[in-house]
Amino acid sequence: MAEGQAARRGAVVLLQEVTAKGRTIAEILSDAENPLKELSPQDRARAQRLALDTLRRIDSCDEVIARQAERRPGLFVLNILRLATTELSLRPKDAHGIVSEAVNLARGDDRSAQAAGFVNAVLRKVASSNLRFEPQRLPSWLRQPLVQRFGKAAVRAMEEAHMAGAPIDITPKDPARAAELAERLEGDLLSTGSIRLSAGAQVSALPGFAEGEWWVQDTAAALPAKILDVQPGEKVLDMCAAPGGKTMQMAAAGADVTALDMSAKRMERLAENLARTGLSAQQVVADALAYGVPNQFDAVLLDAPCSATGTIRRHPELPFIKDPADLKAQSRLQAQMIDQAVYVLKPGGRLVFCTCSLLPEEGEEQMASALSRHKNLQRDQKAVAGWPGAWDAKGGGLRLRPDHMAQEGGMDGFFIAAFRKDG
Ligand SMILES: C[S@@+](CC[C@H](N)C(=O)[O-])C[C@H]1O[C@@H](n2cnc3c(N)ncnc32)[C@H](O)[C@@H]1O
Repeated sequence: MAEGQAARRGAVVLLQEVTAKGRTIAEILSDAENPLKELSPQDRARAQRLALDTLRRIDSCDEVIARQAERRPGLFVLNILRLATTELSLRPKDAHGIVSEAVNLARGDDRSAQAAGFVNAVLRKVASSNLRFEPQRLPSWLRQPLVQRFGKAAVRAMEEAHMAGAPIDITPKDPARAAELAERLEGDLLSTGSIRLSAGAQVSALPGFAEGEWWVQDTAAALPAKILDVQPGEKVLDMCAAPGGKTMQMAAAGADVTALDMSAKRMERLAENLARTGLSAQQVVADALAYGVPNQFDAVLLDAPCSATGTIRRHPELPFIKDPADLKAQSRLQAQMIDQAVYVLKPGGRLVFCTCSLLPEEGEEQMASALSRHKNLQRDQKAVAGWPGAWDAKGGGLRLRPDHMAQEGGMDGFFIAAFRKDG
């Protein structure tokens, strides 16, 4: 098989699973039947990168293909064309090789063998078209509320950030050694305290990974635990904990952490992460809505399940596989979780609520409605002070967006609110 062909085949299989079945890449790869499991680590990484690059441009690819094709191809053939069109847009100088590898790919599968000539003809025309793609527009169910809240220019900037993808950030187990670790890993120490690695790093092979000196965590995702600022010995509940990024931050700070999550499978990953980093926490698999007794915890971190629309840079398939009809139920669950968090907090205790969502109904609106439901709950603006003013959310809390820190490579979208229960 020609160099790169295994990775291309893997990329088309991923695209097929996403577009035919509406599954996320993460779900596909965590399957026992992971379709990339036979590939070398390099080819696996390359297949994923190609699939993600294609998903970030899928609308533009479809437009170009529709202009050049006389008929609409079946989905598998279309995915071969989408992949090759993406590659042509990124590496136009390699057009000859890209077209011939796409034709070979088509020949090698029963679903596309008969269309090999068609693939060749379409891609030759695509290769000579203008392939400078604009950032992909979000679907209207997501774009509309974001434009309403943040304005058109901001949404455009977010779409640009989605197109650019995301770097790898890591959180050091010992924040005091961040500068030294950044140097060792040849990364950049960000003003937030995270270390940003150069693109293409193979994480598990880097110094300090096996020894558990750090873990991968987007810089925005590392902020909620910093804001909760747990102290040694404090009794803390991480209410939706798996796979454990925030549990590890709080355990590393010396708190007595209870890590709770409803998913036993995800809790296995949390246990592995704790074992690798040599940190400890009580691990509970349970429904957060039915866990705990009143006045039990000094602090609660609630990283609630959400639309994950703040992570589109890493998961470009989300906008078109998410069902907006699920949003209402999810936002109701978030409110119930906040109520339960307030219930288990001691008087005077602190709560940080966050979601990796861009949608106000999973962020700003949750904060306002929590304050109106709980008269014994106050905003804790001091806790969220000290970050760039552009991150302040209207009405309190922090609104982090993918177009923030653009010069340094962006950040995931998050909403973070800090509260204190009356003493
Ligand atoms: C955003 S993720 C948490 C990420 C985690 N805090 C971290 O930093 O690694 C949300 C989690 O909520 C969990 N979850 C969803 N519904 C739940 C419930 N009713 N009770 C407990 N956990 C729940 C999911 O299994 C998922 O692991």
